[in-house]
Amino acid sequence: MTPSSSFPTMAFIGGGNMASAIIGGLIAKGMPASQILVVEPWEEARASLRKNFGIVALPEASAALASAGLAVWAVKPQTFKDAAAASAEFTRHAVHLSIAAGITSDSIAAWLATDRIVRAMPNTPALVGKGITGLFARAAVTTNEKLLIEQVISTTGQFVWVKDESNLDAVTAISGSGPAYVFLFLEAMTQAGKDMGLPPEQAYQLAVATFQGGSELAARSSESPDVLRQRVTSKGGTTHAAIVHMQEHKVLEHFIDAMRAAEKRAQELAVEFGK
Ligand SMILES: NC(=O)c1ccc[n+]([C@@H]2O[C@H](COP(=O)([O-])OP(=O)(O)OC[C@H]3O[C@@H](n4cnc5c(N)ncnc54)[C@H](O)[C@@H]3O)[C@@H](O)[C@H]2O)c1
Ligand code: PRO
Repeated sequence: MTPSSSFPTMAFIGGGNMASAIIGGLIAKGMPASQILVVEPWEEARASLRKNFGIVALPEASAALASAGLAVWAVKPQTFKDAAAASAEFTRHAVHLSIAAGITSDSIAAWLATDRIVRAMPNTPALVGKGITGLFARAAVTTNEKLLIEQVISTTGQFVWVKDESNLDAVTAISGSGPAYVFLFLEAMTQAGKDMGLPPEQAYQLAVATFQGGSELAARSSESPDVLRQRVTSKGGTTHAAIVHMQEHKVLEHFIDAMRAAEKRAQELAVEFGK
């Protein structure tokens, strides 16, 4: 479904990277700019929101927010509580969508004095319509409100609903932070190609196309990544040499540990900034 004039006005609290990705998706799918308001204290960010999307960007919360049926909380976990204190009185009638990592819906419910809260964990490929978002709704959120949020999020890519709110920390560790892991691997593959004598731009092109192609193949295949991997791995060949090296150095185990560290950090953010 395409967002249209039947959509409620949306208020974004925080107009940084992720808010811009979601707003960009909404505008690209036909949401009228006049139905989007943003509260963004940073002048430069407000100027780019106005320039890129033609939306109204306010330096601070005001009664203008009262027209919003959906409030999207796109501030850092560290600033959520202060932002909530400034905006809560104006967003009382809205359903709330938080994209902040870690901060639990119990904290948000206490700060905003409402239970109509959905938490989302998107990722930056949302910028090109290839994002994936984990969603969790509190019991007070109606089916229609969930559908509205699905329509908003689907302008940025795929979504999945998780059963338990704590699952969002795993979503954060895997797909929320995940693009950074992909970019890190792209850097490593580009560096390796350079070290082996390839021009850097060619090494980068090879690395990016390999991630795109490998992901597309996995997405379209009915076979497991394990089987797909074995098809690349000739007996006594080059891939085997690389995989054995990774196994000997426990690369996979360390990579899994890294995602556990991200999950743990999400849990810590909830405690540090959720009070
Ligand atoms: N960037 C990602 O990959 C990503 C992915 C998923 C979720 N998130 C979550 O999204 C949230 C925003 O992340 P981001 O990367 O867009 O950060 P960002 O720094 O780009 O954006 C946050 C914006 O909030 C503004 N802000 C600060 N105080 C404010 C206040 N009191 N009221 C309104 N706005 C205020 C800042 O000026 C800034 O522009 C975070 O909670 C993060 O956990 C980020
Ligand atoms: N970026 C945010 C962070 O690093 C949340 C997931 C991606 O905390």
